[in-house]
Amino acid sequence: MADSSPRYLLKLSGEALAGPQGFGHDAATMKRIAGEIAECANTGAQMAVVVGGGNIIRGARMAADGGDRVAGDHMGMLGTLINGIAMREAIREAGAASNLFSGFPAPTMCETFSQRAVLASLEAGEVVVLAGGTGSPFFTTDTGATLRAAEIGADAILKATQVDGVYSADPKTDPSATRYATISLDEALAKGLQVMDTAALALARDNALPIIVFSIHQPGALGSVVAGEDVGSRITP
Ligand SMILES: Nc1ncnc2c1ncn2[C@@H]1O[C@H](COP(=O)(O)OP(=O)(O)O)[C@@H](O)[C@H]1O
Ligand SMILES: O=c1ccn([C@@H]2O[C@H](COP(=O)(O)OP(=O)(O)O)[C@@H](O)[C@H]2O)c(=O)[nH]1
Repeated sequence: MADSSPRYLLKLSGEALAGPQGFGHDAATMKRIAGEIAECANTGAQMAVVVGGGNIIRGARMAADGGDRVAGDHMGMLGTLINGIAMREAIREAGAASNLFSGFPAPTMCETFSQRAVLASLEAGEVVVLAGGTGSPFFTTDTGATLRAAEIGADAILKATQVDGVYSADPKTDPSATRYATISLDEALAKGLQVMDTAALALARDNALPIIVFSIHQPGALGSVVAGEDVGSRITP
């Protein structure tokens, strides 16, 4: 069936779910974000959501503390599955159908990712939550999000993050940084801008995937992006 609905890949960091305490899940924050995602889906957009796990554990951090990197990344990916289950439930409670897939097999909890099953779920009007990143260590969920966006033929990657766009330097550490309305993927890579990791930006460039970066803390920003309004920064192919 040909379907002309726009298809978006939303990347939600684990920290976005944590709310003010910075760890675990904040019920009010989860409810707001899930409500905004459900609203986008109920207005006709196809929504796939890749969840991070930084609110639980990051493998690189564990390795920096002397632990085994692969074991740490396995723990990190399991953290994204915890977030994925929580997000699927929150989206259902917000009034949209939702289905969860994992990049590594967890068959008693959810389906394993496959392009075919995810496209069928999107075309049936379900919000697809994608946990488990790429399923392999040494990657991030930003790279996982870009990979899944390419696999499902998303029109754009929506990166909901801590800051309201792409800046000339990290705005959290450089108050003189200026925001770009638009920047090309080539230029973002050449300037080494760290709003997404290099592997994710390179994969987006090689697959001509636009990225829209906006703040997860701004209520309504997701709906505005999906409505085509000029919110955040655009990283263009
Ligand atoms: N040039 C830049 N423009 C915007 N943000 C940047 C830039 N360089 C670094 N950052 C930082 O990147 C962070 C987003 O990257 P990431 O760690 O992937 O976030 P998330 O936890 O949302 O996945 C922002 O919170 C910001 O502090
Ligand atoms: O393909 C992937 C995606 C994630 N991870 C692990 O899962 C953690 C959580 O993901 P991420 O740091 O990307 O979460 P976010 O910053 O988006 O919350 C990472 O630190 C890695 O340890 C991994 O090993 N492979």
